[in-house]
Amino acid sequence: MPDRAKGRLTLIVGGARSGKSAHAETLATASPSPWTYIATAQAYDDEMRERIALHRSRRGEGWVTVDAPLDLTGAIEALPDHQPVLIDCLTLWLTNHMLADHDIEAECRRLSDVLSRPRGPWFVVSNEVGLGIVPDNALARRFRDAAGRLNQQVAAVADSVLMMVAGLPLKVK
Ligand SMILES: Nc1nc2c(ncn2[C@@H]2O[C@H](COP(=O)(O)OP(=O)(O)OP(=O)(O)O)[C@@H](O)[C@H]2O)c(=O)[nH]1
Repeated sequence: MPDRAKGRLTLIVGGARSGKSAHAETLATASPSPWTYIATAQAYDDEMRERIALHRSRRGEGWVTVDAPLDLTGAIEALPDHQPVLIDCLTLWLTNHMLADHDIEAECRRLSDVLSRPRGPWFVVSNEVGLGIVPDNALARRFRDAAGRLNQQVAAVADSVLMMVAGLPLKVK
């Protein structure tokens, strides 16, 4: 079966608590299990541990969780064919690479390259962080620009792009 026949990439962007993850889970579980959840978050404090625990209990059975705070490209390359996958989320992955002082351009290129060849229904969650005023510190400005560029790169190779607004999906592509 040609890759593209079953391979589809959907990008789901939105602000904090816009309902991105829940909507992406609904889309992914429309295909038969097993569903793979690739998490890029790392729990550094109790509040984050609590958030992650809530996500895990909401997902329930049928999900396989893979942690990929940095090597997201490697985790995607290792995925089996024809299975629904949710990648949550690109902005935390970008944060992890920025904090590690890695080559952001090269990492984003590698990631969008592997995402351009989906081998299943793949759903990628990312934050839209650029809607507010220009941040007054340089790191935040660099992050905002890199996140916007990464979203553009992934949107360009995605079959569909949704923007979550107050829990509702708006079709962008
Ligand atoms: N390490 C790890 N992280 C997880 C797991 N489940 C969820 N997460 C992380 O939880 C993060 C989402 O947290 P939220 O704060 O609920 O998301 P949000 O962007 O504010 O809200 P929504 O737009 O409503 O999804 C994602 O970045 C995931 O990587 C897990 O099992 N393990």
